[in-house]
Amino acid sequence: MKIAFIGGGNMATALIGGLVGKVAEPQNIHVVDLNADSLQALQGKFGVTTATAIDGTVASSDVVVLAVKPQQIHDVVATLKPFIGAQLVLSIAAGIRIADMSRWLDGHQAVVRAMPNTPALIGRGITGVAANQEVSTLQRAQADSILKAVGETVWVSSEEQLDAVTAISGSGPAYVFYFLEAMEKAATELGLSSAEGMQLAKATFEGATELARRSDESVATLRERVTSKGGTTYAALVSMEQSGVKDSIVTALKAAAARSKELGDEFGKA
Ligand SMILES: NC(=O)C1=CN([C@@H]2O[C@H](COP(=O)(O)OP(=O)(O)OC[C@H]3O[C@@H](n4cnc5c(N)ncnc54)[C@H](O)[C@@H]3O)[C@@H](O)[C@H]2O)C=CC1
Ligand SMILES: O=C(O)[C@@H]1CCC=N1
Repeated sequence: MKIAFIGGGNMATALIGGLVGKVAEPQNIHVVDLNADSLQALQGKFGVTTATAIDGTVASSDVVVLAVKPQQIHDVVATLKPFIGAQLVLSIAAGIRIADMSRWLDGHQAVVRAMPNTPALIGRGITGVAANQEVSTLQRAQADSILKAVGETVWVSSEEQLDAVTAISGSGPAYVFYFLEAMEKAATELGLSSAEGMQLAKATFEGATELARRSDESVATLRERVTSKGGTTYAALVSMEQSGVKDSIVTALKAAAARSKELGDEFGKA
């Protein structure tokens, strides 16, 4: 498979790291970015080919991955249009809708929209994916193999659900890091070193999520197992409930989903 990336930043780098040598040989991965330093780094690390402008190699690729910021997608797609024939266009930009990208490409272009996350960097990402009618079975499989190179994929039945996916797993790593920061802060205020606090917090997250994954029981049951009546966990959870932590988290994730929708409205109008 020949794959061209437009945008060679954080997410593109993570995807390329998973693809090289597994899904595509480095000489069949082409990266276009305005930043020559980023391109040099990608070329040095992975052996991919690079260019500072969309070129013939993009035109002869099987899949074009759009990995620029949402606000740049319209201009990039406008520049891309003359180079697009039968390729699959795979966008990872937050919010930008398939119908808008398809319209900017004069319609009827096979477009897949995906929402990966940064644990892709270590092959532990999860990506929500949606496709339009023009995407063939082969192209779905191509998109899936690109995204599976860095973790799991979840195909959603309706593209609108990608706003929710963005709120849960796309932005999700940031919430986990935020929680780890809070645990570290508590650890230092309780007399541990910052390093000790972080070690304890990271191992706890890793162990608890792996336990939840492997267990047949609900997370509520697993939580209850930690919580002795009148004990320490109970004291913490009562405090969290009183502060409305769970409701705050739900409200925050709804804000992320709303922002995803808003990005589509804001940058999809053109
Ligand atoms: N960072 C994250 O956790 C996630 C990001 N995304 C989406 O991935 C996309 C890229 O995000 P990041 O990789 O984090 O951003 P980034 O800023 O690291 O990478 C964007 C790259 O695009 C390049 N670029 C800008 N204009 C260009 C143009 N006209 N032609 C070619 N290259 C151009 C920039 O030089 C930069 O290297 C965004 O749309 C974002 O919504 C999706 C899932 C997770
Ligand atoms: O914050 C953002 O807009 C992007 C999309 C999901 C994660 N980062």
